[in-house]
Amino acid sequence: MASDQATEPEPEPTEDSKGRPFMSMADVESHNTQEDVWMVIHDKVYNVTKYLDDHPGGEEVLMDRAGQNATEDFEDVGHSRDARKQLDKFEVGELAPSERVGSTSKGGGGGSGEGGGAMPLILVSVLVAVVGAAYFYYSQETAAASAAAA
Ligand code: HEM
Repeated sequence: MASDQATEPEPEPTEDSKGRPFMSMADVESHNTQEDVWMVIHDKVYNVTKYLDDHPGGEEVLMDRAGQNATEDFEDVGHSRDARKQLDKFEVGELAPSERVGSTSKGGGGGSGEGGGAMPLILVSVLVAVVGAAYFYYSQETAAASAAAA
């Protein structure tokens, strides 16, 4: 009659936020033919079969990622907001939490945040070089002048 209810483990969720059973990468991988194409983008599963003909980037790039995780490719292209909105139409499910690969970061396109910071550094270097050269010539001339005066 001891109360041991405190140790009861949380049940693993088996459904996504829309009540659909979670999917695995194995589920996605089996849909990799021209007649049946699924892919994963940001841990959601999309059936893009009907979009092959309409995709502005062409059918080939989609087929290249058929049955796979296409998150990186999707982000690398820098798809527009409109393109992202279209994704919803093709969503068929979500990957189970254990199947996710941590690719949920939004925004993508990382890597080139710098660029603006380098310019002042170049200007300072040029300035130092010019002042150094001017000092060098000045000291040469004064040395020559004092030698001539002697
Ligand atoms: C269901 C998923 C996808 C949707 C809804 C979608 C939608 C679009 C749309 C609307 C465009 C026109 C440009 C824009 O609005 O950004 C586009 C262009 C493009 N997409 Fe996708 N796309 C998807 C997946 C992919 C994937 C997985 C790849 C790469 C493997 C890809 C590669 C491209 C390329 C190369 C272009 C052409 C970019 C250009 O010419 O400037 N797309 N896509």
